[in-house]
Amino acid sequence: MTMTLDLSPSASVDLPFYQPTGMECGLFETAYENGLPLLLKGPTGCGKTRFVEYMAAILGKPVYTVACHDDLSAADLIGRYLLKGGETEWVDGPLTRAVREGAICYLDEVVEARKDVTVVLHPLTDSRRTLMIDRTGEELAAPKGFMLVASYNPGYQNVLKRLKPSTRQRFLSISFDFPEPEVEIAVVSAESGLEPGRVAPLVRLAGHIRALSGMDLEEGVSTRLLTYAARLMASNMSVDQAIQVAIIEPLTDEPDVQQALRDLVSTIYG
Ligand SMILES: Nc1ncnc2c1ncn2[C@@H]1O[C@H](COP(=O)(O)OP(=O)(O)OP(=O)(O)O)[C@@H](O)[C@H]1O
Repeated sequence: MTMTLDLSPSASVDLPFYQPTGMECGLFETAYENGLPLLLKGPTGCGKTRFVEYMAAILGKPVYTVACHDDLSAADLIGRYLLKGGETEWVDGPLTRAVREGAICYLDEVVEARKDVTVVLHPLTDSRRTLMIDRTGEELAAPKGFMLVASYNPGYQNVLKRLKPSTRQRFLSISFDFPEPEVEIAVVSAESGLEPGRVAPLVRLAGHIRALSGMDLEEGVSTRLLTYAARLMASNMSVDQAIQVAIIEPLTDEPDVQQALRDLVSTIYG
């Protein structure tokens, strides 16, 4: 969903919808102005990606987003020689493009990426602000407009997948969490078109689920899943069915836990 805001008398930019939840917008802008990299920590589906897209639009910058996974290598970010019509040709990866263009590069779940990625990120995220491209022998100095943003979910972390202190300590960091109930009601209602009065019990349900402990849930329900449930309800699906497919099934495979969640739904919708 997008909305159009007037940023200055002469400028009108299509902004992704983002409801700020704290000081994050000011922090992002200050980090950008100072050429400092930013790490966003928080659970899945709490608005980190949307926040980066929103800030990029505010600053009028393109954003290159990379969803990191355990096979993602430095070459995937930097680029590689490809065979084209019998000739080999260098093709920039998303990180190199962002550096060349002075754009924002967003590495989602950076902790998943292969170890050689850190080697690339270190000189780019300290005072050198340099991208080394071994294959071409280039050393690119990042221009003022370049910004590196990364995210990771501390909840998923296992011993093998941790950001090393030498990497963490190159980024400013900010913790994200699910928004306060009033903000989350506004967000889910705006995203789904379901009126706030019907979103409120969903957000209450989410609060109870997030507070559950000792149950076999890896993580609490995300704002993203709440918007899915609300969208189904706005399309006239029954509350029980919408919650089953958009909240209960995505959260757990365990029949006992599913039943406990359905019991919770009955107490709220009673
Ligand atoms: N503050 C917010 N303002 C607007 N929308 C929000 C906000 N927080 C969450 N959302 C909604 O939640 C959805 C998921 O957010 P987003 O994709 O940014 O999550 P994320 O934290 O990047 O998750 P992941 O780590 O899994 O990529 C968005 O599509 C949007 O609908």
